Amino acid sequence: MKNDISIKEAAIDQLAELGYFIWDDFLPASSVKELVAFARGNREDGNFKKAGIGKQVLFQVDKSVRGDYIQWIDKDPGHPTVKHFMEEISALKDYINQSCYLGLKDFETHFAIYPENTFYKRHVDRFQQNAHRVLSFVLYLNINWQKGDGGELALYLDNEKKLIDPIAGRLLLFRSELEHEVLLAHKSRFSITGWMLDKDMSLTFLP
Ligand SMILES: O=C(O)CCC(=O)C(=O)O
Ligand SMILES: [Fe+2]
Repeated sequence: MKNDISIKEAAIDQLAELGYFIWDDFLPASSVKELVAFARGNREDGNFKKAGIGKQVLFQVDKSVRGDYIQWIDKDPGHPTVKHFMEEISALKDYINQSCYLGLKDFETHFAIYPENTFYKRHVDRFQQNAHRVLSFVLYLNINWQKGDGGELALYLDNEKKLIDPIAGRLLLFRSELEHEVLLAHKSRFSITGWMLDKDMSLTFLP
């Protein structure tokens, strides 16, 4: 990973100005391969669950809204590449915090697999039941992604619908109140999605 301060500075500027930032080659191809193999293995072992909407008592599964399967990642993952990714995200969170005073305290993250012919309808990540999500991030894990494979992320900006290709190694950061949508994936689509929070994870059930 290019752990370059100038990239982090660009991220801060763009997040403030445009609300999103694309960081290509956040992880090298070799790490992406390991993460995909790990996710595939866990999927085969039945460790992924159908994703829902809402939290706790308000949780519901609705395939007409989102079709992905997820596996939450532990704070201390055993897998070295997953651990490395978590450390890099944590360092990025601290860097953003120092420069932007967003009050980021913690993050939560999960693997996601969108099987062929699934999507996630237009939504925001920060809402009443999820009020502590400040920045959303997605690391894309689609090796050899081609136009036509689908699964682009559409970000609804003020004057533009920006399409982002979910290519391997790319990290997308965006403000969690921005509307976005995962377009229909024509091939299975892999990613790690997460949120930087303004509250300690163990306390997010509190208002
Ligand atoms: O995978 C993506 O591009 C975005 C996923 C997403 O919007 C979510 O999980 O809330
Ligand atoms: Fe989202």
